[in-house]
Amino acid sequence: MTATETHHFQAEVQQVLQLVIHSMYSNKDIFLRELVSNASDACDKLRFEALQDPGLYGDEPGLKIEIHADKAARTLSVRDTGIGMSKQELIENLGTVARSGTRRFLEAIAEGRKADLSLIGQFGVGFYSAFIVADRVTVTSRKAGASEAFVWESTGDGQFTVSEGPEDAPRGTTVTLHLREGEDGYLDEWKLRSLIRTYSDHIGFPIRMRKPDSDEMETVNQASALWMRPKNELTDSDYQSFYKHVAHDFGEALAWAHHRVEGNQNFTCLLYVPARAPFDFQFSRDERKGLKLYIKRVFIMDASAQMLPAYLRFVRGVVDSDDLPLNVSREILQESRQVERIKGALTRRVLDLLDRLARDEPEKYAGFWREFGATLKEGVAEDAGNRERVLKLLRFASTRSESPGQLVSLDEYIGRMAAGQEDIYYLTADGWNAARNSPQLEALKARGVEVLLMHERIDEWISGYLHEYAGKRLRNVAKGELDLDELGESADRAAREQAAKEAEGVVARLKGILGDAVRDVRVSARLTTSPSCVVLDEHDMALHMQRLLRAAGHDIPAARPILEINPSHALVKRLAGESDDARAADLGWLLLEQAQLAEGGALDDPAAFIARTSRLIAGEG
Ligand SMILES: Nc1ncnc2c1ncn2[C@@H]1O[C@H](COP(=O)(O)OP(=O)(O)OP(=O)(O)O)[C@@H](O)[C@H]1O
Repeated sequence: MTATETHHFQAEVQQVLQLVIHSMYSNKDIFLRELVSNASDACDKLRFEALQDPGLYGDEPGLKIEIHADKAARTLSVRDTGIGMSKQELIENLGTVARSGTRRFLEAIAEGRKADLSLIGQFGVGFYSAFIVADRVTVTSRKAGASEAFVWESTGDGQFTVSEGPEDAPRGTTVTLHLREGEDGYLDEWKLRSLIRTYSDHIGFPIRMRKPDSDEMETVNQASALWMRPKNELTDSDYQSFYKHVAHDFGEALAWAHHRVEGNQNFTCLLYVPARAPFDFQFSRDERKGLKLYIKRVFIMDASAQMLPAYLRFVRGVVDSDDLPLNVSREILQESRQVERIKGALTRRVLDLLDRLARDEPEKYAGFWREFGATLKEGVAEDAGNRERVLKLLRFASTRSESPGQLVSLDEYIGRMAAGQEDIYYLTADGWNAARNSPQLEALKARGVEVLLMHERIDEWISGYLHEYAGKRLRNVAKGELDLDELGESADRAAREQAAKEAEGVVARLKGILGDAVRDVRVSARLTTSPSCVVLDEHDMALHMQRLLRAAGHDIPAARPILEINPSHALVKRLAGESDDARAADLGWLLLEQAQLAEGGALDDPAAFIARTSRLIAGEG
């Protein structure tokens, strides 16, 4: 290639550039963190590839990063001796191939949620932050093992050029920023040093700068793997700044655990729980990232999916194994018994950390629960071996509180159970209002029994795995027969049996009216004020879940509900005494339809319901 080639930025990349260039963003310093982070990744990649082919180091064995400010030229450059980029890689990585996070980044910014430019690294488009302070960026790169270097250059206005680089270009990449007017502060060596100490001190490679008033270079960061340093040498702020680096998060970590584990598998881990969920968190169940696997200090790959169960996918950090083979592949990781053991140990460490947080810092734990509670809940289904431990960490809304906030633990619930109460009661429903106003709760409320209200989408699925906690049965109050005898209500039993006997006539009449629309009709122990409710058998799927799955195109056979009635309610009494069959039919269907509505359901035939109600009201008047 002799000529200079011109390429156009891919459309979404161009939008990111527009955003970066035109936003009035005050925290401009982040560009340095992003470029140093890319340089460090490039060194990691070379070290990894050189395991197979040590020749890649050529005559430069050192892996390092250099920062150079040129006051006369008004340029700032970040150079690394890492893996470098070929011509094709320069074109693709820096402009023509949008990364999966590009669109999400644009969406997050457009929605104006708590997103701002500082999150750019989270979305895999960190390089473009260079244009925050530069009006022209030049990238010179020579790939390890290659003889030619190439130069990428752009002013960020829709296109970039690629041309041949100098013959003597060193291995690796130099990113040179031609600073915008007014950005000369970034030529100040003291300012640069202080930024590096703040953001990049823990980078595992030396970051070198010229000594003041001299041509000699010196290392300005710690340049050692932070997780290998003894805990007592590390401050909270060391941990926090390393967190920002591994998690690409501008915010702080909520908590962390740093352990050296010795035994059957020897490894060091540093695990963080973020304070806030990252933006693309809900999308990333299948492309989980955030736990970096090192083997004997060499970065191997992101192994979150192999080393942590899906329900802990919010964890960020590093695991550094002494025992895994350096040539490990993703496929080997998936099948390795050693990895299974490390995964088991990491899972327990995270659960320990959450347990400690819940016990010692309940307010922080409440914050964690708001961000990641719905994710942690999946563990009840996913991790049978740790189910009891995960259950202990769950928090629920309850009939004892006036808000949908999930604050009650199972231990707290057990601690205040009513006298004679043996079981833990809960209800699943589609939303908090449907849950707290459910007729199913009436009898329990009347007896002062607390019921946990599970009102999130995931809860119905989870409830299939809720069997027992601390030796107590967990019971869904909307399913099966509700036996209140255990609540010391056996004195009432005779009265209820008597009521059921008296209601035999009206039950039979209702069965005749409703026919196949219901599985059964019976007298309820659940109701005190409502006339009726629908209940399911112990193993039926909740009605709102059935609706959800049907809406998503699944072929779910309609489960016929059981109708329970309250014989002391005026509506039921009216049905019992109604001599006109047509009006009795209206009343009967109304009892079923009202119960379905109260449960949050939609009616099969709303027009018929309206006609019925109108007839009855008009008949009354
Ligand atoms: N100094 C560098 N050396 C080698 N390759 C680089 C360098 N800087 C960037 N790249 C390449 O360009 C790609 C895009 O960089 P960018 O910072 O936009 O995203 P990223 O680094 O992949 O994302 P993240 O910040 O999430 O790691 C990188 O994945 C890498 O392949």
